[in-house]
Amino acid sequence: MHAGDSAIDVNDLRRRYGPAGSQGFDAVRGISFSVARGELFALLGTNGAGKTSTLELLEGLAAPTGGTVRVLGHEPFRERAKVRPRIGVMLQEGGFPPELTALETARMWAGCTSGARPVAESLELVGLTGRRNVRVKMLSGGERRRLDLALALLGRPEVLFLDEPTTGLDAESRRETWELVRALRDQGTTVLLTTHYLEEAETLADRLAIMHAGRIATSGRVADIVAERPSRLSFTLPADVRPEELPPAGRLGALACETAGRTVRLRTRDLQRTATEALLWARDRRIELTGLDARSASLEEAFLHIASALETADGRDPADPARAAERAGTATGATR
Ligand SMILES: Nc1ncnc2c1ncn2[C@@H]1O[C@H](COP(=O)(O)OP(=O)(O)OP(=O)(O)O)[C@@H](O)[C@H]1O
Repeated sequence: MHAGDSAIDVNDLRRRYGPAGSQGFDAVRGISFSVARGELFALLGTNGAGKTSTLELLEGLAAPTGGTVRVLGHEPFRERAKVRPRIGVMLQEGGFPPELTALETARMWAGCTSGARPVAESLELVGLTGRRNVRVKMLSGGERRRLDLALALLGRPEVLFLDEPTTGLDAESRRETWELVRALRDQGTTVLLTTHYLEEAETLADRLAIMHAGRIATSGRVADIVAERPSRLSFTLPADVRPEELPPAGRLGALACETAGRTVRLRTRDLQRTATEALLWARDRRIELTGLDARSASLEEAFLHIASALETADGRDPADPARAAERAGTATGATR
């Protein structure tokens, strides 16, 4: 990628909370990545990984403690006047005046936005036309998220920052938001989003980075990150067949074989071969395999693997129920 092609360039970026000169807390510990113009990039991470802290630096809401960040070729904090009109920002908490209606809120915002698109168009884009005369305090959490997105779109931004854009939305609204974000990307908007929903990143992102404890643990295209993880095949043997009777894992083209009672789990990089070998073995032995489940590696599996490997490296116990619940919330998008 040529330097001129990138909308966002982040190099060894750092952010420390606390008074200058104090020990403070390092929330972002030297991260680097680039986002090309027209690309959709997702920042994923465990809770407290530093996603919002990073996003705020990209949006120019705070100055970095170290390293550099460029958005559309400018430093977002020092050159805010150049960057702000060209970006759209959807924060985690909108903080709108509760007594104004959705329409009044959008009109007020449009008044501060140069070259704003018509307010009605923005509300229509996010499906809030029918709710335009409802006061903000009466909107549901999901509707407020969509109002926030409508405001971020008012200025027809070249770069759109979305901090957990679909948190609190029901499944249908989430899919509608995905379609909208994808359409914006297809029209050339660069999008950087943070999310707790792996499905969201898997569905939308051209590339993504997984953050943990202020660092990027891995980044790349979803397919490449997933390709590093093995696929799985599992089945249950009949009562009269012992797992030891199975051929060795290597003969089934598998990396490893685990058994629990009569249930067999194989990990493999060649799912088709392993499934074929296992089925041929069963056919030759006239054995019926029940609960047959062949599963390609997923982003969720890759994420859980990275999170638990890093926690082990941190000296934290990945089996700790609180940590496991936290990871599961991150991985499956359970409401927080
Ligand atoms: N103003 C602040 N002062 C001190 N520490 C902070 C402050 N804001 C955030 N932190 C800490 O910095 C770390 C990163 O927080 P951040 O909100 O960036 O993470 P995140 O990845 O967005 O998390 P989540 O997914 O839970 O929203 C956390 O440990 C958090 O407690």
